[in-house]
Amino acid sequence: MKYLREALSVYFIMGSTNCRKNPIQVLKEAIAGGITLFQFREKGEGGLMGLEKYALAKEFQAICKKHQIPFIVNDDIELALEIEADGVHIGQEDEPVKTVRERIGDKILGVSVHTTEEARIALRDGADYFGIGPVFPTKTKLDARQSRGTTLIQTLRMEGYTVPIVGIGGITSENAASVIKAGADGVSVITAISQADSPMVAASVLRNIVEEEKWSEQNV
Ligand SMILES: Cc1ncc(COP(=O)(O)OP(=O)(O)O)c(N)n1
Ligand SMILES: Cc1nc(C(=O)O)sc1CCOP(=O)(O)O
Ligand SMILES: [Mg+2]
Repeated sequence: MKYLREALSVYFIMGSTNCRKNPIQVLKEAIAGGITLFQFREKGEGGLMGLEKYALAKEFQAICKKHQIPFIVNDDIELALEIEADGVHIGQEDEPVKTVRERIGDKILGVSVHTTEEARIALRDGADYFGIGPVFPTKTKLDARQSRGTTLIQTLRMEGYTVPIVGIGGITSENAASVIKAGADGVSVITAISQADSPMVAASVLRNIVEEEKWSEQNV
């Protein structure tokens, strides 16, 4: 994808269990506020399965398509292929990067990395972007690792990695700028948008922060 770096700016992730309001409404508001990429992450206790999961994925995908927001599926390669999603995101505990790349062809492939060695291997095996986290403590992902700030993002940039990167985990409007300053191309959030009183305002605030920080970096 030609504009992946820009598309990563405000990367909203959500499943049906992440919202207080109707998830369809939350996604529409988030799009109105200016999210640039969406990941369907339906997992954990109470998460939909089977046909219900499929139906929600299709509904989310149709909304994203209407607004030209790329639609990424978390973990579930079968689903991504079946509905012709724009891409998938996988972690170190999921199917190997190499196999997933072979299965999805030129769809977007995001990979979670936690060390420079994982980064080297993910890039070699076909990752298009890295998700790095948790940058800050998060309650959303129960099996998340210890939060380690922006250290790995900075290290990879210092080592010359130019691959698109998003920070994830506990990111809010208070700390988003520090993630971009560290070298990320965007911020990936669940709670900051899905639990906001106004997902539209929350998305818009994050978008402004990220764009401003990227713009000021280009002009130093
Ligand atoms: C953008 C982004 N970054 C990281 C993750 C986490 O992926 P993973 O480690 O596979 O954990 P789960 O999300 O599957 O619980 C992500 N989903 N998106
Ligand atoms: C899905 C996910 N992955 C993480 C990682 O560290 O890889 S942290 C996380 C949860 C992010 O949710 P919130 O914005 O609510 O903190
Ligand atoms: Mg995963």
